[in-house]
Amino acid sequence: MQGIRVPRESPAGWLIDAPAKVNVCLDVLPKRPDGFHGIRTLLCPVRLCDTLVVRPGPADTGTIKVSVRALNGSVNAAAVPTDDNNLVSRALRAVFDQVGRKPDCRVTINKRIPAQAGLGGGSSDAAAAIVAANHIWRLGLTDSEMLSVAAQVGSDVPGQLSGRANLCEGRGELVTPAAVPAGLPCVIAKPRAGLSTAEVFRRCSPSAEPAGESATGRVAMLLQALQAGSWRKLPGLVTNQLQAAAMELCDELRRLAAAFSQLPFVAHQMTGSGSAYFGLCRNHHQAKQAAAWLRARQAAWVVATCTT
Ligand SMILES: C[C@](O)(CO)[C@H](O)COP(=O)(O)OP(=O)(O)OC[C@H]1O[C@@H](n2ccc(N)nc2=O)[C@H](O)[C@@H]1O
Ligand SMILES: Nc1ncnc2c1ncn2[C@@H]1O[C@H](COP(=O)(O)OP(=O)(O)OP(=O)(O)O)[C@@H](O)[C@H]1O
Repeated sequence: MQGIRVPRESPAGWLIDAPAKVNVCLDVLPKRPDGFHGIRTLLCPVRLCDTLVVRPGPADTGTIKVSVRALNGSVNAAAVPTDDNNLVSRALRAVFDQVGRKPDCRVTINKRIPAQAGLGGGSSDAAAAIVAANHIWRLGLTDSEMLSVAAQVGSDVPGQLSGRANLCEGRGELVTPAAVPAGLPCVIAKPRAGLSTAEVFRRCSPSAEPAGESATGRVAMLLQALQAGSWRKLPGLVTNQLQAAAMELCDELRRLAAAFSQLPFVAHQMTGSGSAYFGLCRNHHQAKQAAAWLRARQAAWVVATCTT
């Protein structure tokens, strides 16, 4: 898989970064017979990341122990499960099941990405765990086998496997690499309140399937505008069809969007199912200034970062 990253060895164990993502565009299509909505989204990793430390045990006992450390004030470590509900545990079980082996490991998740934010933190941890396990235990899974394990764990996991930008379709599992330039500065802010992905999808009114060609054309235009730095074209192309539903559920998000509107972002919107909101900037100086302005006025967690 192009761009797949490998874990690095350290005295503490194997280290692998799990980047947060922003959805630079997100179309929601009607609900499918399996209960999931079709989506079409440009999923783009940013520098903000969790870091997993994976320590293999001596035997194949079937043990997975997960612990979580909060590395900033946006993360409530106590709210992240450490049992089999952690997406890292689920991913490791799925990956070892796939090859008929039993795991034996401890994983510490050093967390910088807030949960219930639409930043894909849990899914990215899961994606990183799949990549790390395949490398550390030499499981020999192919890219497409890893993608299929990822799809069993969650809709956002396949798109985060490569650590690169991807166009994700279907329920999220149909992944095509997308050439979003690295280093695009952005500011991400998260209100104190988080949002449940299932609840936001429930409230959303999906568009009837937009004509395939025009929808694909819009993603192509968005990519072209990002690559060429045609900032004026971006506002009509950077869209999120979950945003209206999320705003109905979260007053703080509406206030945050209003604050972003007062700043010279080239485009801004909610990421994923929220509640985090992001703005793209022309340069890092502008991103730092905007982040400082937002921090001073909003009861929100704010970070200046960039695409990777
Ligand atoms: C909004 C996005 O973040 C965009 O990247 C993703 O679509 C969400 O992906 P995710 O958090 O991995 O979502 P999952 O854990 O698979 O699903 C949580 C819940 O969201 C709803 N859901 C999710 C994905 C999807 N394509 N359609 C849905 O309707 C379903 O009710 C599902 O039970
Ligand atoms: N490794 C993990 N990190 C964070 N949350 C996890 C993890 N494993 C399970 N969870 C649970 O999943 C919930 C959603 O977490 P996540 O960080 O994926 O939020 P999200 O921003 O809504 O993600 P997405 O963009 O995929 O919708 C959390 O509230 C938590 O209970």
